[in-house]
Amino acid sequence: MKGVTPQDPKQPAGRRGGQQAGPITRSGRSRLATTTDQRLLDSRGPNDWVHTDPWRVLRIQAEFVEGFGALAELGSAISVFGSARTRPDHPMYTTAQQVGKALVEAGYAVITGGGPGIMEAANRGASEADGVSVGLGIELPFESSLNEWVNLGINFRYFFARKTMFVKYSQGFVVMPGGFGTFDELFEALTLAQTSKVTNFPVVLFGTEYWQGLLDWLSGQVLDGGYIVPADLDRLVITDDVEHAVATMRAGAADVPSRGEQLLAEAEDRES
Ligand SMILES: C/C(=C\CNc1ncnc2c1ncn2[C@@H]1O[C@H](COP(=O)(O)O)[C@@H](O)[C@H]1O)CO
Repeated sequence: MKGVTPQDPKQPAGRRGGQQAGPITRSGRSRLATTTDQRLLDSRGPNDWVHTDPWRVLRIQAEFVEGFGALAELGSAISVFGSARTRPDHPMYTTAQQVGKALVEAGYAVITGGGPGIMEAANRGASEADGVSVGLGIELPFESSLNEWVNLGINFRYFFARKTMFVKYSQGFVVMPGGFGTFDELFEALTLAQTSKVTNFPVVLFGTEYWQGLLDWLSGQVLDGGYIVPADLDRLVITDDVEHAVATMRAGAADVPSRGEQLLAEAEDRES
């Protein structure tokens, strides 16, 4: 080939120049028959390695990279959780829609699991109010896709990567009536707060009729048994009022700078 000096394998490595493979130089008998990108592009060969844990670790890493990349500029946001099964004709669907809208009007992006039911309703309210409507979807054994009201969507393979995004990018949770998935999200937030992994993190239980029983059990059986302390219940606010829910988010997240304040602080840092 023009411009390429033929290699003489009898010459010492230093004189005849080595074969570069990333940071590694190979020559003589250590030369490889193919280059790294030849091996990458050659799709033949066994493919069971895609089912191995080291490969999964890279996929998990990619989910964090994609999630952090997509959400880094989001600014103030609140996550709304609740049942995937609430139908559009249910009163709680309409209320969740109002919650989404009110959060946008208060300056927040709205984050949900991107699915149907309460998630769809909150995304719908946010989107109709011209706000940022985030859906953090999850791959499930049965077919599911992001609801049509999501305007910033990410689909996750791994629940734990997705759960990190909810907590990292929202300043509080509004928890509407739901089942196991909703309980999981609620109790994760409460555990992270109890162990001081998150601070200034308000949690609203929306729907007194639905949640009062749980709150009574927590402040009776669980507290009396010494399984939690009174302070563990401090951040839980129960309400039926959309404005109260939003005001609770505002009050709880008061110490968190808005995106505008963050940008201002970053600009000041650069100038100093
Ligand atoms: C059950 C059905 C679809 C499920 N699709 C989901 N898509 C996205 N997120 C989901 C889904 N199901 C549960 N979640 C998460 O858990 C919470 C709701 O769970 P619950 O058990 O229904 O309370 C929700 O906040 C999501 O983050 C078909 O209808």
